[in-house]
Amino acid sequence: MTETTPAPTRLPLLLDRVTKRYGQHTAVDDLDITVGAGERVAVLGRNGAGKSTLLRLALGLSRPTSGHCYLFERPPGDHRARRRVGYVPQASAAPDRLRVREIIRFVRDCKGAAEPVELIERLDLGPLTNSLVGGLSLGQHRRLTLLLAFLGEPELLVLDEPTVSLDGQSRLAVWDLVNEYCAAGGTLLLASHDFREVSALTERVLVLVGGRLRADSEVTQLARTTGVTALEVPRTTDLPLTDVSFVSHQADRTVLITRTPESVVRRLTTVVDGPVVQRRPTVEEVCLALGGGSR
Ligand SMILES: Nc1ncnc2c1ncn2[C@@H]1O[C@H](COP(=O)(O)OP(=O)(O)OP(=O)(O)O)[C@@H](O)[C@H]1O
Repeated sequence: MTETTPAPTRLPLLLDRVTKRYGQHTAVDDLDITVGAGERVAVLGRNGAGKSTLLRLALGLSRPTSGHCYLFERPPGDHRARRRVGYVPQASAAPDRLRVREIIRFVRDCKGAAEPVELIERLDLGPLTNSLVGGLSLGQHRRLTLLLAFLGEPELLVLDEPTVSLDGQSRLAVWDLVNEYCAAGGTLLLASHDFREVSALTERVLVLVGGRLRADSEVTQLARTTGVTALEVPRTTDLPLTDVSFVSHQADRTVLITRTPESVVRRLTTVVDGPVVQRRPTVEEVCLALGGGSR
């Protein structure tokens, strides 16, 4: 009998009825989530909604109170699964007393990676390789953490607010790198409050509200699956707001987000001087309607 090599396991992430409690507080509640190879998934929600907790559970950095997590079809603490992941945590713990080139060399050796000459250049870390990690600015530190996550050709990239504190140029450089990574087949799980980042990098969104999954949808299907609609009227401050989830007054118009557009339009037409325009809501507007932030 010939021995066959088992096919490499490909399902990057599976959460099966996962709940995490801290004392009386439920941080994430009964989550069922599957992330397939090559998917680009954003985790959205207000402060404290459970995004970082979800990411940490998925990576085995926190243990569920109940339910099960699988990383590449293994327990997430298994080193064979962990080595296939690049992670940018919200707060990086790189040792302050190492120099940038030393920490790069250390992580590179651990992951068996080549010298990341191009990454160093694209993340503009060349002039900093002799600097102490403890002396880096917030944005420089973030760029170093991103570089370390990309080392070793990860199959899954888990990014927790990766571009917070980056200047505009650095943010675009990171978005380019992440998009190239995804175009080459990489899988992305991104927690972010930046809706431009979400639309630049991801195709599917998970919306957490108070630790519960309120939406899990392709971006293009989000309005349909959640039943949320945006209405625009000329700027008016005194409007009937029954059945309106969120209202935003802008320079020249007022935007109302609702799940029952027909009745809201009927009420608006009696008080608004001008057309009521119905349109597809943005991802941010859907989040606002569901209670998942932001603004
Ligand atoms: N180690 C911990 N001990 C106690 N409570 C915790 C702990 N970690 C998280 N929590 C609580 O769990 C909830 C979810 O926190 P989490 O950090 O996952 O939120 P988040 O969505 O990432 O928020 P943010 O957008 O502010 O980063 C919060 O109420 C938080 O206070």
